[in-house]
Amino acid sequence: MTVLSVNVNKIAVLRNARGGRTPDVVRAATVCLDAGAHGITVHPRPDARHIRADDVLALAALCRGRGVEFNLEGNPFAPPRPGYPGFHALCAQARPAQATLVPDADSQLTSDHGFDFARDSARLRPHVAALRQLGCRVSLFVDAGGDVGAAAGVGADRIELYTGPYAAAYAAGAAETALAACTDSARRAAAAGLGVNAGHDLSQDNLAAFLSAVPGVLEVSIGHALIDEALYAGLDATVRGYLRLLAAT
Ligand SMILES: CC(=O)[C@@H](O)[C@H](O)COP(=O)(O)O
Ligand SMILES: NCC(=O)COP(=O)(O)O
Repeated sequence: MTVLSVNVNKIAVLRNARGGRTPDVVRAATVCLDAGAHGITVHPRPDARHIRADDVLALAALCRGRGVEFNLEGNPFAPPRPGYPGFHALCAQARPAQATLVPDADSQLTSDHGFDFARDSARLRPHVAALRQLGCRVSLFVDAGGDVGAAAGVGADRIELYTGPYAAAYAAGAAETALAACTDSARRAAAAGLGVNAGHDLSQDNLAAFLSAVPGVLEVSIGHALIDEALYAGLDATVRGYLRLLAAT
């Protein structure tokens, strides 16, 4: 079965809007884990727009204590700055079970593309090796249809398929081509010995169709839509809804 890692970035967006301590990201993550979520994901951005370094450490401790996966996402090439020690330093402190590398620039509103392996492979390799040395499983954010096999060449354990284009196509009622690209990429990744994760803009609307078509997805990380749905249904009920859906696909 595909496991669910809940991304709690959006809880920190709301907290930071008032500059106080609520809503509390650790409390929200605890509710998700109590509901049965298999892990927690965060993607701290160097500009600290939501998750901060102290949140990362608190969530890492929570996940360690609960014996569940903590998945930390970030750009290994982003330089340290006040409040953000750099991705490797953060991983060295938090020791996430999984480090997901994402090639985002600060100017991006959200993640919107995977690695360009023709350009990035040589400089990715030492970062991947250093993270594996810390004991992290390493996953690389990739575009469906891209050179996913190259992720194996840089030493990664998994890829995370960027599902934003699939979600947009699904919403437009024309998901076939995007789904075929994801399916083909998942097959090529598996043939290269890589595990397959998926994420971005997945929701209770589009998840079943995705998992029915794309073989062997080990983990989905879901945040934005899940928190949206939870505003109406509650966090516990929403996580349980995803888990029912995953159990049925
Ligand atoms: C890699 C990925 O798709 C997610 O981490 C997504 O980027 C969430 O980040 P934001 O919550 O900052 O949009
Ligand atoms: N890796 C994807 C993720 O963590 C959540 O993305 P989204 O559901 O917030 O779009």
